[in-house]
Amino acid sequence: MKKVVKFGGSSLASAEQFKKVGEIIRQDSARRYVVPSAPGKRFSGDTKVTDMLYNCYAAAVKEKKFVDLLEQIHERYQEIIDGLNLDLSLDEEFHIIQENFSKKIGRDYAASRGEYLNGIIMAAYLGFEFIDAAQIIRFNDDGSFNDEVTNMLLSERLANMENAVIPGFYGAKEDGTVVTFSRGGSDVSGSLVALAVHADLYENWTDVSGFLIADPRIVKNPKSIETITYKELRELSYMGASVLHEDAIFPVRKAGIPINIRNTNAPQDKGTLIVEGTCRQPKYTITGIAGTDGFVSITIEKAMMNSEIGFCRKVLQVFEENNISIEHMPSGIDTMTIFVHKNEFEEKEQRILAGIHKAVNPDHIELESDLALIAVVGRGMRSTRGTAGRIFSALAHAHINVKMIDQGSSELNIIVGVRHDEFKNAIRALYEIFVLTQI
Ligand SMILES: Nc1ncnc2c1ncn2[C@@H]1O[C@H](COP(=O)(O)OP(=O)(O)O)[C@@H](O)[C@H]1O
Ligand SMILES: N[C@@H](CC(=O)OP(=O)(O)O)C(=O)O
Repeated sequence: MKKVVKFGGSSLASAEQFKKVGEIIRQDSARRYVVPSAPGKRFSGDTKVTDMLYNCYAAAVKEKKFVDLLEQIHERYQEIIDGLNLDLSLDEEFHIIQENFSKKIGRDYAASRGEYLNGIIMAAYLGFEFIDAAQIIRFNDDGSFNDEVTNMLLSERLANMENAVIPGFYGAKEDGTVVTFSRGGSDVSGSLVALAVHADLYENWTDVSGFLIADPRIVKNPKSIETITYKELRELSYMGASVLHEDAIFPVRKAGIPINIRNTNAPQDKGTLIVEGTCRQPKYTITGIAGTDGFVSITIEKAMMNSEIGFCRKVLQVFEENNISIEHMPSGIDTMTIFVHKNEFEEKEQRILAGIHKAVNPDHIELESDLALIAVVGRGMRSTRGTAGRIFSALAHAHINVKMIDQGSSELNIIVGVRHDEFKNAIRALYEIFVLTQI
């Protein structure tokens, strides 16, 4: 039995948390490969080390004083080292980091030091070998990720290794330039290691007892999901359930390795098992609810639009030419609506509107901003009649105006668009009808 264990920043924020992690690893000899994140928040309002590093590097780039900021980061690590009674000094490492910051070596390098240093501490604490991820996680010259070379390097390096600590979040190009994944990317590193060593299980340890039916910052004490399929999870993570990075799913899914989300602060809880397929019926009609805000809708109206061949293509081409991705596209007889991310769309707005006018000469274009999209996801929805009706009635009951509803063709999800200020209430109303009243 071989397990890869990834610990998130919340699990490694202090010496106290490190001790819990040590206990978890020592309890099961199958937990052979450890992927740590950088120290996260110790309390609400605290700053993650990754963010401290970004700020520190930004100061270095502007040629402002950054040494004090770097010293604060050093102190955070020193506190952990002291709390664990380790005979370890990071002085030399910080000296190198300071020199590299002065040389403005790169923002990704700066951020990656969070995981790199935590990995060194973790390896010393566990007595495992430390492997710098820059040697085995490979990015191409254009900055894209190289899965084939990474898998080869990782499997070769780990083949005869009983135990190892591989820091998450970063890798490097062939010339050694450090590159990070996007935020939360240690989950991806863990998944890559699991694939390379043919792990039986990828355990992802965090500060919640598994994937919860809804975001705990919105719904009070949401119930956790026992078993979820990769497909359902993909829908939920894409829509903002941030517990697992969406790119972490592909590598392990391909190899049929299940992921178990566990809680470092409650290791007795079973957490959530993420699997390819299951005969287990979910407890409720829905498996989960997730949402994100910050969308804009562009509604294009034109009489007889449906009979105009190529209409949609011409509109979509305008977005493509402006390099904007489209999230949803519900349509009526004489209207089509396109949902896009506000932050991508805003600065290109006028160019896109002019482009649409030129391409299809519409009767009218209407924009609405500050919209949120909510996904209600569940493999059980396919076999249950009336799910959409229940969504509508729950939202109507809560006096929430539904701007859009879109049922995915897989019948695995229903997406609802609401106004930003009604976003949280909408999620609560949906949780209540599907989970609390359990009808
Ligand atoms: N559906 C959900 N289930 C569980 N946690 C969620 C969900 N949606 C959002 N979260 C948030 O995700 C957090 C865990 O992810 P993250 O902050 O990346 O943890 P870590 O630092 O352990 O990697 C939880 O503390 C919780 O606030
Ligand atoms: N430390 C990085 C990468 C990461 O995955 O962290 P965490 O496991 O704490 O989400 C970040 O903050 O984005």
